Amino acid sequence: MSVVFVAASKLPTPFAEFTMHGFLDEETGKEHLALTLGDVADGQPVLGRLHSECLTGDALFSLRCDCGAQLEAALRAIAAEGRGILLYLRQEGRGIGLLNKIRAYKLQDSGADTVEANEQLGFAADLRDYSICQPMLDHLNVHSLQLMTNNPRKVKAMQGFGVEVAQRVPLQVGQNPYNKLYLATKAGKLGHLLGLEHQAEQSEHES
Ligand SMILES: Nc1nc2c(ncn2[C@@H]2O[C@H](COP(=O)(O)OP(=O)(O)OP(=O)(O)O)[C@@H](O)[C@H]2O)c(=O)[nH]1
Ligand SMILES: [Zn+2]
Repeated sequence: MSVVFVAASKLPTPFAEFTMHGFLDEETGKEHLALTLGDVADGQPVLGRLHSECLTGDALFSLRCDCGAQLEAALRAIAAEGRGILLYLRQEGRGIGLLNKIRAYKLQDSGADTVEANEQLGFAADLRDYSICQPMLDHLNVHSLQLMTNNPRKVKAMQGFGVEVAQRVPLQVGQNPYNKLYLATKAGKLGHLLGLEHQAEQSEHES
């Protein structure tokens, strides 16, 4: 695996003072981050989040998705626990990149759902590869997670390379009128555990 540790520093935030660990994927040139709080290398399950980059949601307050709210909720939860880890993975747009995500949003503006838009552009619905997490977690000696996610693929991916998921912790925040169809599509077509499976069909009929 080509992901190597580069440097670590303090990262004070409104929620806690995290340690920020920087990694480089030498194959792709992508720079990934881990934020940790407390002793995560003590062998006990660690409250954790694998957060895929969403510039629009994480930094620009977009209401098209739930990413910004999930990022903040995860950091707050780790701060409340006094211990935890957040991997910030540079897999923008479920792996298609920012500019293609804008192309996909344009198609969604004309009625496609998030999966159809990816497919119309010639991409699979979700191109993310979570194997980059393994060297990061290994470096930090984290082998068991209480994983904050609604995405069963993340749980499976961790188990696939030997990271125990001691618990899945639902992270259902940031729902709003603009992301209703997006979240319903994630539940209906991508298998996210949001309790919205039936709303996908309803929203499709409404629109
Ligand atoms: N291609 C595409 N990507 C999107 C769209 N909306 C959001 N994204 C991306 O979807 C990803 C969401 O990442 P996460 O929140 O980590 O993962 P998740 O699969 O939603 O699972 P959770 O752990 O339950 O949040 C980010 O990379 C966003 O940039 C969209 O309409 N099209
Ligand atoms: Zn987002």
